[in-house]
Order: sequence, then C-alpha cells, then structure tokens
Amino acid sequence: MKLIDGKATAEAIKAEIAATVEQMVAEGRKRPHLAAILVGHDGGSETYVANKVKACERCGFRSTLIRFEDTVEETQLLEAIARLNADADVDGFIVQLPLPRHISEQRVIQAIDYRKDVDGFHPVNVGRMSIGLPCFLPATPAGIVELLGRHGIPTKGAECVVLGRSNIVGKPVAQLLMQKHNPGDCTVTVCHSATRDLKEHTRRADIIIAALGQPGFVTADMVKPGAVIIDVGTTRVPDPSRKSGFRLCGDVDFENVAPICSWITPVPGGVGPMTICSLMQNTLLAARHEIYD
Ligand SMILES: Nc1nc(=O)c2c([nH]1)NC[C@@H]1CN(c3ccc(C(=O)N[C@@H](CCC(=O)O)C(=O)O)cc3)C=[N+]21
Ligand SMILES: [Mg+2]
Repeated sequence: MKLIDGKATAEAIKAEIAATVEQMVAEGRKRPHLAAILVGHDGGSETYVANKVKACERCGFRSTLIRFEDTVEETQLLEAIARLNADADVDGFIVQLPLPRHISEQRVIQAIDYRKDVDGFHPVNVGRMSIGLPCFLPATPAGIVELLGRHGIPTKGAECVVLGRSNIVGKPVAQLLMQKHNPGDCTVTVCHSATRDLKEHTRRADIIIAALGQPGFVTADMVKPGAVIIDVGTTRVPDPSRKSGFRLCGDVDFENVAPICSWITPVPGGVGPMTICSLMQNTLLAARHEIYD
C-alpha cells in the first residue's frame, strides 16, 4: 500500500504558485486577492477558512475575510456579494457553505460574478465544465484529479465508483473523471443512498471516491484488492482524549482498507489540503485572466 500524501503535494503546488506570484510582482503587477465570506461560527467552517487565509499567505496572495452572524439576512449577504463583484482589486471570492437555513444557497451562488467564482459553483462554471470548456473547476474534484495525475495513477479505462452525489464533490468529480482528459477516461458509476447492492459496484472498482460524509463507511469487504481509495470525508467525531475534543474521521475504515489497496489518501492530510490548494490555483487563474477576460 502506498500513501497519497496530499499535504506534501499541496505544499509543492503552493511553492510553485508563490514563485509565479513573486514573478508577477517583480513585473509590477498586483498580488492575487482572494476574499471569503463566512456566516456564523461553525467549527469546521472556521477551520477551513483559517486554512484558506494561511494558504493565501503562503502563496503571496492578499486575502480578505468578511464575517456575518448567522442571523444575517439574505439581502445583506447579496449586498456584500455585489460589493465584491464590483471591487476591481478582488480577483476571486467564495461564500463558505453551508449557510443558515433561512438563506437560499442557490440565490447566493448565482449572485456571484461567474468570472470571480473561484469555487466553481456558479451554473455558468458548472455548465462549462460539463461540456469541457475552460472554467473554474470545483476545488475538491480538481484536487482529486491532480492527486491522481501527480502520482501517476492510471485512469484510462478504469472502473471508478463515486460514493455520493453532491453538487460540490460527487457530481463534478464523476464529470471530470469521465471526460477525455488525462487523468480521465474512466468508466464512472455514481452510487448514493438509493443504490441497490452497493457492494456489487464497489467490489468492481479500480478507483473508489468516498464522498458521502459517513465515518468509516467503506469497509475492507467492499474493496477489490489493489484498488485506489480516495477519501473525501472529514467528519468531526467527539474524542475526549484530544485537546480539541474531536478527531477528523474519513469515510473509509482506513485501518482495515489500507492493507488491501494499492494507493490510499489519509484523513487528515489527503484530499483536504488539496482542496485548499485548488482554490489557490483558481485564484491565480482569475488574477491572470486565464479563463475569462
Ligand atoms: N464555498 C465552499 N467552498 C469549499 O471548498 C468548501 C465549503 N464551502 N464548505 C465546506 C467544504 C469542506 N472543505 C474543506 C476544506 C479544507 C479542508 C482541510 O484543510 N482539511 C484538513 C484538516 C482540517 C482540520 O484540521 O479540520 C485535512 O484534511 O488535512 C477540509 C475540507 C471546503 N469546503
Ligand atoms: Mg441553506
């Protein structure tokens, strides 16, 4: 079994980005600028946004964090988005999800100028991705594809089973892996809560992408020996023995699955750091106007 070190891969990519940024600055151009809107004080969201701010520093980007209480009205959020859309210094921004129930995530996402939508969640970017046009790719799927590519994991003709059908991971990663890309050219099956005989599918898979948010869901009996396992889960499970009071749990029973597979991503230190890194790559693309004018 070989471990896919997402943390080290992300560090290497951020070093490449930082070098590009210093070159831009030396040429007299402005630093890329990423903004984030954070609503409320959800522990996970706080951590992710803090990691994004840290990654911006590492890449030489400017970053701005805009906070709202979870009682914020949708109109106030839409106003903040309109200001970021109009701010010429901001190259890209994200609105951290999930949002409180009284706010429509779709209305919020659609208010973002798709040319600054570095999360790749706007319907224009989703649509362009699905027909293979240049666009901002969603960060987690892009990070997964990058991990496969940088580790030389063959995908052409591979049977790939995706567990989960969310708009931010399951659906887009299935799209990317079935396209005529390298990495790509997989035969993709998307499984979800209504799938019958799940094990029938997973046992055939050369690559399993677990993105359903259920700790330890993928067990050894579901995995073909030699398969590649990508674990997208990051559930916080209470753990009194930790100072934080919790530990991060992936969707894969790592202890029992790792010995039988060829490659596996750990949690933490696998897909999570790559997600952040893809966001930095998108912000650089936005600042350089490489996708939209
Ligand atoms: N608009 C929006 N865009 C997102 O990209 C987005 C989002 N909303 N909402 C939530 C999910 C989740 N997500 C993660 C980011 C970093 C880690 C990450 O850095 N994980 C570290 C550990 C972090 C920790 O210690 O908790 C790791 O796996 O090693 C994980 C998950 C981005 N998301
Ligand atoms: Mg909501």
